[in-house]
Amino acid sequence: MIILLCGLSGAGKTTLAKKIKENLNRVEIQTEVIDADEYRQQLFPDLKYSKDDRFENIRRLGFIANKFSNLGIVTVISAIMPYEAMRSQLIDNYDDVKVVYVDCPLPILKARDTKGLYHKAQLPDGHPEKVCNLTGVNDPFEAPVTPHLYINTYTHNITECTGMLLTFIQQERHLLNRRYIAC
Ligand SMILES: Nc1ncnc2c1ncn2[C@@H]1O[C@H](COP(=O)(O)OS(=O)(=O)O)[C@@H](OP(=O)(O)O)[C@H]1O
Ligand SMILES: Nc1ncnc2c1ncn2[C@@H]1O[C@H](COP(=O)(O)OP(=O)(O)O)[C@@H](O)[C@H]1O
Repeated sequence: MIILLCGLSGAGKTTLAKKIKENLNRVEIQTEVIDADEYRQQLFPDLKYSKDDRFENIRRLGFIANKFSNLGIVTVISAIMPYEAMRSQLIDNYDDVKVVYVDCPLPILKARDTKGLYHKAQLPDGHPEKVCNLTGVNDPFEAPVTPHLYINTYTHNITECTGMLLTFIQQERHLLNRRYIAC
């Protein structure tokens, strides 16, 4: 199973992915988190934030995720994944792909600003530190219209959000196992 944990920077993807891995490992369900930020730094320094580079990033992450998923490992991709078409590509190319939209209102993200990116995106044009294509501010984000799961990290705390995701994954695994037994 591949879980696409998508949403704006600071929405809570990394936090929830880590919690899920801890919780599932505790009940001996093998889990791998593919954090886009980490893969970009360690493996894909060639990719920036143009639309083409973002598509290429998600294509690569999907390819890697599928290898883990085929081994029966619950695989979580934590990435902004801003375009509907890139999420659909993964759904079309691989088995058992589930979209989880990690949502949080932009004003809250600007207040959280864990990486200082929102501040940098609002600097005046021409400023040397200005971030010019930050998703949700000056670059598009196509919110999933029909995600398999919707999580709002503003209205629910970390424990509640982790619980929602955990329940969802366990239900999906149960359905998957029943499908395999029926075959
Ligand atoms: N311009 C711009 N837009 C969006 N994000 C930016 C940008 N510059 C740097 N960052 C950092 O890169 C992380 C997002 O990378 P992703 O691979 O998830 O993006 S994408 O799915 O390819 O669109 C993202 O990580 P998260 O904060 O964990 O979402 C940011 O820390
Ligand atoms: N309900 C919640 N779920 C997840 N993170 C939350 C929640 N409420 C507040 N936060 C905080 O928001 C920040 C989210 O950062 P992070 O997980 O790195 O986001 P992302 O990976 O989407 O960029 C963390 O500082 C986290 O403690």
